[in-house]
Amino acid sequence: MNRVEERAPAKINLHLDVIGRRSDGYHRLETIMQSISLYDRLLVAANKNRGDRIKLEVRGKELPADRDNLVWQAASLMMNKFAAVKPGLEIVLDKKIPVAAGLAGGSTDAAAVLRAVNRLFDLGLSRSGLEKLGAELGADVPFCISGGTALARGAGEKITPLSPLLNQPLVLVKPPFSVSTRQIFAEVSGRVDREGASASELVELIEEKVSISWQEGWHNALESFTCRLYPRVCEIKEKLESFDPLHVQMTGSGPTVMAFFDEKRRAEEVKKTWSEEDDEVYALEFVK
Ligand SMILES: C[C@](O)(CO)[C@H](O)COP(=O)(O)OP(=O)(O)OC[C@H]1O[C@@H](n2ccc(N)nc2=O)[C@H](O)[C@@H]1O
Ligand SMILES: Nc1ncnc2c1ncn2[C@@H]1O[C@H](COP(=O)(O)OP(=O)(O)OP(=O)(O)O)[C@@H](O)[C@H]1O
Repeated sequence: MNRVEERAPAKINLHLDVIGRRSDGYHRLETIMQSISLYDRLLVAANKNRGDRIKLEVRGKELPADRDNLVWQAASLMMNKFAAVKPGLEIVLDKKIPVAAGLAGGSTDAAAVLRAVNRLFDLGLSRSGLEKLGAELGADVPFCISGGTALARGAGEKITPLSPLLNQPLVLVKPPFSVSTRQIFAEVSGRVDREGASASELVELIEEKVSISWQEGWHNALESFTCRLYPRVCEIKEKLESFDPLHVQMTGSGPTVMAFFDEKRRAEEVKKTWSEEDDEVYALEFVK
């Protein structure tokens, strides 16, 4: 085997509490994450002719194809840590997930590179070994190693896998601007008083039922901070509410807003009728 392909799903935050700040400035979170059916694709090949070099090609979106790309950083990390990864790496990233959207696009690509290199060179790294490496690249990377449904704590890197949830159709609306995660956490700057249930209460409930009943107080503590800087996020929330969904919420640090429905058909109707042409709209579902 000298070439492997990995699918890299986007993630959403079903719930996010900010419970404090570490001395290094990172915020301590409790967040329930879920993989969804929107994918980037990574092709990773060992290229024996390129010495220890990394060659990256990005298709689909305008992104740097050098060390500023998390894919490059993940490849470089593996080459530095493991002598077996000696030949050059040739990587193609086919980018579909909106960038800086709260969907962990870069993190899921980086996680896919770690998995691909592990397979390609038979490194035998376990899930937790890959998660530890992932934590060196970004707070969302450890979750993206195995995806599915999970509780994340610490700065996001301490992962507890949860039972897969029953599928829940959803619509994502991404307005035509990006949000910097760093900028939003700078606004937060400490603990945020909790609204609704705690992540651990919600985990208990979903482990019992394997599904979500949205009355229980699902909430993203970053939402009000992002809405203050980008009021359009709250306008999208209001507009999505008019379609009578089960629940509406922002994901990650935004600006993407999600609306959950009990039927796929309803999510597809919203996608079809959404009138703001500059927004990207997706009808999707949960994946394991
Ligand atoms: C908001 C979430 O998407 C929720 O899943 C993640 O916590 C963000 O994860 P990420 O994009 O992988 O974040 P990183 O690339 O590690 O961090 C970007 C910046 O956000 C801030 N940051 C991030 C995560 C965290 N727990 N506390 C923070 O304060 C830091 O200033 C950091 O420099
Ligand atoms: N492979 C990549 N895909 C997307 N963005 C990347 C990648 N590599 C580096 N970046 C940079 O990372 C920044 C964040 O992009 P990303 O799409 O990961 O954000 P996000 O979806 O908000 O992440 P999160 O939900 O983890 O906060 C962008 O400014 C982008 O230029």
